[in-house]
Amino acid sequence: MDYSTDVNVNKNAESDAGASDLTVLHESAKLIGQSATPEIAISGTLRLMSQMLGLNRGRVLLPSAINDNLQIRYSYGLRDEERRLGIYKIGEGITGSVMKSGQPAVIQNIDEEQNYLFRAVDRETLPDDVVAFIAVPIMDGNSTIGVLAAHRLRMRPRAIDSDLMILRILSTFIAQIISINNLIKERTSYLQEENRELKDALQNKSGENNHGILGESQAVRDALRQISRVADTVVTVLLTGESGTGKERFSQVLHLNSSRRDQPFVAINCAAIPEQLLESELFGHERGAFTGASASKKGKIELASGGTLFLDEIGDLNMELQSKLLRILENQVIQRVGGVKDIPVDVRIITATHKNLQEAVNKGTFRLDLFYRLNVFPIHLPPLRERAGDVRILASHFLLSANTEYSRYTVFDKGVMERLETYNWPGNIRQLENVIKRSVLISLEGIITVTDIEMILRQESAINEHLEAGQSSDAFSLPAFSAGQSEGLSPVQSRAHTSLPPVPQPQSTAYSSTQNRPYSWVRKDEAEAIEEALKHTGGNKTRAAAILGMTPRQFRYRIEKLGLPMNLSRE
Ligand SMILES: Nc1ncnc2c1ncn2[C@@H]1O[C@H](COP(=O)(O)OP(=O)(O)OP(=O)(O)O)[C@@H](O)[C@H]1O
Repeated sequence: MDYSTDVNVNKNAESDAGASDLTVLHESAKLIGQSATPEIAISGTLRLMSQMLGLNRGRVLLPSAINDNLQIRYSYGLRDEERRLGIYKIGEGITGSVMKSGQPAVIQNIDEEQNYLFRAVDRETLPDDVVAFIAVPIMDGNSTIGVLAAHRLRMRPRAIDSDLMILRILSTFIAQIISINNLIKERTSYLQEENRELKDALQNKSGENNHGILGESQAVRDALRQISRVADTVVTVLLTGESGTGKERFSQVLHLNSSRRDQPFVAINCAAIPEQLLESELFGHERGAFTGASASKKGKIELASGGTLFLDEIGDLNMELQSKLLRILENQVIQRVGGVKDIPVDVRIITATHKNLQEAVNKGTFRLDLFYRLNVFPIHLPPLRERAGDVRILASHFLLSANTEYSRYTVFDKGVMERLETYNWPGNIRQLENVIKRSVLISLEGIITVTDIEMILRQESAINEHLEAGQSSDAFSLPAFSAGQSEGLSPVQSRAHTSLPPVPQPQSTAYSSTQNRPYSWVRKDEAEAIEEALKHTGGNKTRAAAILGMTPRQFRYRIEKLGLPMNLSRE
């Protein structure tokens, strides 16, 4: 017998098959590169399979989003009705088994295979000849994410193994299209959600009488409602709440919603000014009232005339000043330090405290009559951790403003919002604002990751722990500066290391309004944070200082104090 013809026929068939395979692969790769949607790329590939290789009724089955059942998502040569019927539980029939096992299946003759279900396509629709079925898993790494399958006539010159091989290659193309598409979908829906939140934040910001107060929690709504009730009256309002909950901000809203809005709004933090200076700051002084008083000067109360005076940390006022404040409230007159004449004043006074004034009254450190005068209309601002939903709104807003301030376009990575929502924010809104600003500064490639946030929150917790413990100086703590003012510290911060009594720090997280970290002792364990920050910025000290919320000068001082090598940085 002469086998040469057969050999030649087989060779020809093989080389034809090789050429078709390459054409299909080449065209499919082009489709993937050019198609904007997976529909075009995958359906195009299934069409090529049918037209070039005789792999008919090709289909791609993916798990349904609702119940995990496999359903035909893309196909070629199937009618709508057939597509609709092609649903398989995981493990069911050939298709379901391929999905379950992650192994390909080659059914040489579907009529002889019990497990072949004829679910999508009736036997009568198929050719009378022997029909084979090949199904391969679509893999994303080690997981099976779908199934690619097709029919072919059993008797063809092309080997069924060649079909299996090409289907396996095409399934990797399809896997890529699907996973890229999933990624795009995920990212798009995330950006859409973020866009919606930013719009909400903007809308909220432009809210008519809210003057930039953000938040949808009941607490914020209640506070705004109360404010609108008393804004245009002469009632004395006492704002209570932890540090950073927005007491000053709400006092401004009160002023802006009153008929005094075109007159001055003057704010003073009673705890931030040394006692011996506070009186003249508030009441002004006459020339020669004390050494250095070379000219007479108006105090804050006079400067606020016609408008509103906001007295923050009213609980820190000493008894003498409490009496003088009572006098203003009762008679609307003041006397400057060193003066004898009464000066009439027309100010609306709003006070705020993070302390429990009632307790101070009980202890005898706050006048009961003044307490009654101030507490006519108390408005409590709850801590951020009790304002459900507000963290999200505020974080989006602070992200937007930090991006604007630093000319960036930074977004939150997946999971960041959730992390921010679960943190308990002892420093409230001010702390959240700081954390977002810092995260924008340290973020790489415009994405703030959960790791960035974790790093900042770790540093925040270290500061909190230290401040909680830090009221009593420990063995290794050294005052960072002999004069706080020289570091641009506010008096309340510098007071901590003069002979004056320590000023209580609200909730242990008193951030200065400059957004820099308040003065704190240099701690040995800060070295780690400093090194970590420098590592993160590639040695840039200015950026590392910003991450830790310090001025570059505070940062350099710490490096020196802790004896860290200066060449830690490449600046
Ligand atoms: N509801 C809010 N919407 C937007 N920003 C807010 C809101 N509440 C507070 N802020 C911002 O948070 C920061 C802290 O607010 P604010 O200074 O009013 O707090 P505070 O309670 O007076 O703090 P402290 O008691 O420490 O003085 C400010 O930057 C303020 O603008």
